[in-house]
Amino acid sequence: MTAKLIDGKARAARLRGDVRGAVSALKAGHGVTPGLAVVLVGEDPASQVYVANKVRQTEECGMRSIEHRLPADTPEAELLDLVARLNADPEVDGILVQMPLPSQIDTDKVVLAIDPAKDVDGLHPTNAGRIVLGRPGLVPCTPKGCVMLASEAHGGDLSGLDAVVLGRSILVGKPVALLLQNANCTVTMAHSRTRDIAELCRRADILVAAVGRPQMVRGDWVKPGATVIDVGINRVPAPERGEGKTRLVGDVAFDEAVKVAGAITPVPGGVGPMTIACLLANTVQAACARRGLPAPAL
Ligand SMILES: Nc1nc2c(c(=O)[nH]1)N[C@@H](CN(C=O)c1ccc(C(=O)N[C@@H](CCC(=O)O)C(=O)O)cc1)CN2
Repeated sequence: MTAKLIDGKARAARLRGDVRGAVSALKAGHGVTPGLAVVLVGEDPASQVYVANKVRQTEECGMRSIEHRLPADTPEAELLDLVARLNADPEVDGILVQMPLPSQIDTDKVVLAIDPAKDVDGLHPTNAGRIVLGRPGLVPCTPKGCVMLASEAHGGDLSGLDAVVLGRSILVGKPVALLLQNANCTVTMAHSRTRDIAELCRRADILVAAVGRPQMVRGDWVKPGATVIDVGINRVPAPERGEGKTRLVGDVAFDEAVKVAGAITPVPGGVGPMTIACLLANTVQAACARRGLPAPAL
């Protein structure tokens, strides 16, 4: 058996199309152009690519993009001051501070400083709390993308399925587990101290791998027919491509898992592209909520 490939690139393109439509309707109906402010501190090469893609895709969807690039040695107080100005700016509907931040800056302090109504990353404790309570709010982008892909693989209904989430980060593992629970899955979170992790994974109808360890999940960890959502983006040496070359792999040994799973996300082209598309959807949602307008179905 070979698993069905879950095409995150195509799903993300569809979501961006829906965002574009929602933005057009907001402009025509209410004279509103949503604005997204993206803040990059430092010159991390991957972050620079992600931020450039966020700016481009924001504009392609018809929204206003506000970009702030700060040097790597920016003091924490200066970043907090910028966040305060963005909070107060009525033209800004969403604020995203790209991570990771340089070591002199306390990430938690920055997240806490963002107005929860503009927290399109969904990381502020107020928005995290809303997920815990199962209330509407801004949901972190990668977890939202994971659940969209898993849900689509199951015809839109995840009720009653057994899900195992590997990893318990604030950015992915914890919110994914809560979102799956809110979608009526029975969820187990596994981590480095979990006993017999392979056996646990073999019981999962939905297996989400978000540990940041290249190809940790082997084919024999996967229940036949399961849906595998691979969040890992790990750059590993690829000498077969030439000296010094690298390639991207996920947290799942794809070549093994694809023979066992029912559906699986590839890396690249799976969860990754959903992250920015969900950010754009969150920005539209924030723009509507801030003005008391009904949220479009995105
Ligand atoms: N404030 C935030 N910082 C970071 C987040 C986040 O959600 N909010 N997530 C990641 C980086 N990220 C977006 O910021 C991101 C990661 C990966 C992709 C993506 O499309 N990946 C491609 C492969 C890209 C490549 O070739 O390197 C894929 O998987 O197909 C988009 C966005 C950390 N920081």
